[in-house]
Amino acid sequence: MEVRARAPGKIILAGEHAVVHGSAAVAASIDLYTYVSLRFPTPADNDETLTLQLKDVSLEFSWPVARIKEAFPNSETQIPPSSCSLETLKLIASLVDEHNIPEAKIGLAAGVTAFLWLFTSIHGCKPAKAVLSSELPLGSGLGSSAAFCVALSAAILALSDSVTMDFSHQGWQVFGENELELVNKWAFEGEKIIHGKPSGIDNTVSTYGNMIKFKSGALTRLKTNMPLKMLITNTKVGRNTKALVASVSERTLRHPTAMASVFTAVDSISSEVAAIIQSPVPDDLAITEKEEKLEELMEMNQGLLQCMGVSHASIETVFRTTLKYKLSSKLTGAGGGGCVLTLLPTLLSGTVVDKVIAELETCGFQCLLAGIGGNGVEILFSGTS
Ligand SMILES: Nc1ncnc2c1ncn2[C@@H]1O[C@H](COP(=O)(O)OP(=O)(O)OP(=O)(O)O)[C@@H](O)[C@H]1O
Ligand SMILES: C[C@@](O)(CCO)CC(=O)[O-]
Ligand SMILES: [Mg+2]
Repeated sequence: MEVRARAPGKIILAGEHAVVHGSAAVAASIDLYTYVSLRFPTPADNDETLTLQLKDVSLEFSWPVARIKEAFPNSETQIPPSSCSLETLKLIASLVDEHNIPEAKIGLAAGVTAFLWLFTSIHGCKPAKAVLSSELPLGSGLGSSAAFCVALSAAILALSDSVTMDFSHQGWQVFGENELELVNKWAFEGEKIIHGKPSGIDNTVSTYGNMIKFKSGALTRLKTNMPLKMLITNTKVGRNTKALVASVSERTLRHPTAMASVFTAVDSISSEVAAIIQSPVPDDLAITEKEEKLEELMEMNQGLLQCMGVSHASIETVFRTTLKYKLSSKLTGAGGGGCVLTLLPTLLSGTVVDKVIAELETCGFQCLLAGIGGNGVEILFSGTS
């Protein structure tokens, strides 16, 4: 039996980092996906290994099931989802270390560790092969780690006794509410291994899709009929979400009162963004007014992200370049490089869009226009298409 899962990446319209400290944030899924296919070998395959193939980085990790049992003999399936203890994390890390990941790609170790934790927690020590590939740039603020964890959790759960699935369904299918909740909880445990202290917004928007407001672990689904077009510029400056989240926490420890005010301001910005997006749009004039308000809020949010210390020279370059065309931008995701969002108003001419993209690309950046607010995680059983 083989299952495929796909989970979308995301953009954060307002509230990254502050959301880790209890403020509201607003996020939307984008139509770029991480795909996982998972299958158990048949007896004829005579395969006793657990394998993870990471196509984007051309690496494959494989362990004899007996080696996994030897490494953590007390492992047992964990239903409902639970956190990976420090002791187990060390045992899994020793299995990952056996693969001598090149130093330049060491960031991948956390993802491989998350895979081993998710798989063995749900299925125990069983042979299987997972193949993973993504349309998302890795470590760029578009939620690649969350899409990785959500797609893996969905595929692993779909072949488990924890969920009831319709194996005969043709094409991509969505989970029921209870199954989505389970996928999201497991994905959050995976994100914890990769990020250290995630708020849960990235795995939640990748699981449920569309547009969400997220505050202190609670999800509100946003209903909108406002057309929202964003240019996504990848500065291609590499960064690591775990380190950036930790740096904001350290700044908060040094300046608790000032940072509390910053987080409160971001909370108000996110609430206003959510309200604007949800209010009805009777005509073009109303759309233009709403877009102008969103642009101002994006600029304010970017200023506060600068206060948190997570902007970057490359992000400032995108900000200034787009401002020349009277367009507003803010970083999205953890910052420190990665991707920047620019609101493209409905009445903006295609010529201006082409010009701004051309100028950003001469700076060495990469621009993309992704669809916003599509479905969350979906699965497909083999034999259907
Ligand atoms: N397709 C993939 N193949 C292998 N590892 C992946 C893949 N996608 C994500 N990862 C894992 O996620 C890590 C990147 O996560 P990180 O949180 O730093 O960035 P991001 O999720 O893209 O950005 P943000 O958290 O700001 O949205 C990688 O180092 C790797 O461990
Ligand atoms: C920086 C952050 O706020 C968003 C990363 O996409 C981290 C998190 O919420 O887990
Ligand atoms: Mg991430």
